[in-house]
Amino acid sequence: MPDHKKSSVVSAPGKVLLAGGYIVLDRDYSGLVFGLSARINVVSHPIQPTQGVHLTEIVVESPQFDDDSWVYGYTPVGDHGGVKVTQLDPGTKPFKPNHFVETTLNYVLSYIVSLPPKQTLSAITPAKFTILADNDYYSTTATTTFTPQRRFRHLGQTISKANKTGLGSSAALVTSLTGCLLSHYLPPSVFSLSTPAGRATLHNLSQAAHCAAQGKIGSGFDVASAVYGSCIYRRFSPALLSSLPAPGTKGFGEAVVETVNSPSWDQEINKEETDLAKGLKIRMVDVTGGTATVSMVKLVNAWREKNREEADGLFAEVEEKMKVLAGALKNGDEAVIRKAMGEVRRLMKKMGEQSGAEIEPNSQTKMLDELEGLEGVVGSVVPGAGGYDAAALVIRDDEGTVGRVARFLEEYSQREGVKARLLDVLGEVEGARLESWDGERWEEL
Ligand SMILES: Nc1ncnc2c1ncn2[C@@H]1O[C@H](COP(=O)(O)OP(=O)(O)O)[C@@H](O)[C@H]1O
Ligand SMILES: C[C@@](O)(CCOP(=O)(O)OP(=O)(O)O)CC(=O)O
Repeated sequence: MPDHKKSSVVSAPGKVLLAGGYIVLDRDYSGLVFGLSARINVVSHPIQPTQGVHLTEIVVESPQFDDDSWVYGYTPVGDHGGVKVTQLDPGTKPFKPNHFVETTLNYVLSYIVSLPPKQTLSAITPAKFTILADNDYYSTTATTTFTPQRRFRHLGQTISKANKTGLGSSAALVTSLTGCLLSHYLPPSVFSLSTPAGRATLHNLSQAAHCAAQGKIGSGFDVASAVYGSCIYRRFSPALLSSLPAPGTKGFGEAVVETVNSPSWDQEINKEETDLAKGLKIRMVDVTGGTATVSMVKLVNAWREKNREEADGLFAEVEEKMKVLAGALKNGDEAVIRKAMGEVRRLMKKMGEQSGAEIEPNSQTKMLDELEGLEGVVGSVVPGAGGYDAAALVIRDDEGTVGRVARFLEEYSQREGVKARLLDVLGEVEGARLESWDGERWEEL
């Protein structure tokens, strides 16, 4: 039996960027993001030598998916290089890499062993990390309908084949795995999620690992909300991460510590001005069909380049309405929420029309307009980058409204030949947290 006294459980929420898509990529502007009640949890267990596992192994498993466990060996890298993990061939199963997991291990283990006073590799002991994602991250498939009550449903397929609902799984995963590794290997005097310094470490290290795994430096709003929950977010300067050497090369470990602990991090996380008044809920609608965020960002950037003055005017207006919306969500003024969300929609639709990116396509306009006509629906937007795949709603917190929205989406799906459904997930304000070990809760699978 694993020793639960030595286990840590860290969870991080998914995200919804209610207002501020595209503008938040530029440090001159900020965006309004909420965390979501759908969390990714990571549970650590020391591996007992009696299990016959090789002494320098770390196992990461995601038991909701077929064949998804990854075994890594770890070795020190000379010249302040930190630690490099290498995926070991499990022999019995197909060999599949998980780039997000592997990159996070390289960054976090290198950070831990390179912290001053220099820790040695003996700080890292063999352990297993289990990933448990709340059900709303993935769309249901026929194979899963028989086990609807499970908190962490088995998806009956591999991660690469699962249909994601766009709640930000990679950011929540990188953040919860980073938090769990730090909590598992470092004493509370060096890392604690409950101190502002600990949260800043979690944020900076998760951003670094997530950007490296993604192969691009986005605005980072998804990692910021995974760490801090709801906030008005102003991004960090991308230059902070531009000169890190690659994992496994000399100087990497030292550079990760220097970068993560640097006083130059300049993101702004304003939590004071974000909350959700009692009586209101943020709900997500999943619409089947995908959008490629990267190409939409390229279109908006190209348009802005050519039409700087007009674009900057529009960006400033979006930011202004975003702030009005944040204030109204906090104090519960429905009329102001409705108006501000309407303005955000109008401005984002215009941005799309001007740039050629389908930010609020006509099919979404139709669905949102009809949703806003339902009693109890206060406002709606296409969240994040927009596109065809999601909608976010602010609704009154009563059963009547939830039922009306769910019934409408069913009828609308049939009528319009799409698949739109209300997710169970709710907007929430809390970010990453240390979960208590309460026995069976983490042992369902
Ligand atoms: N539950 C999970 N278990 C293991 N890895 C996961 C899990 N969820 C996400 N990931 C990692 O994140 C990647 C998905 O990232 P990405 O395509 O950016 O999706 P998203 O838009 O949801 O962040 C997966 O390929 C996998 O590497
Ligand atoms: C365009 C953006 O400003 C917002 C994208 O928001 P989404 O919530 O659509 O993000 P993905 O889940 O990564 O597709 C890009 C950014 O801020 O990085």
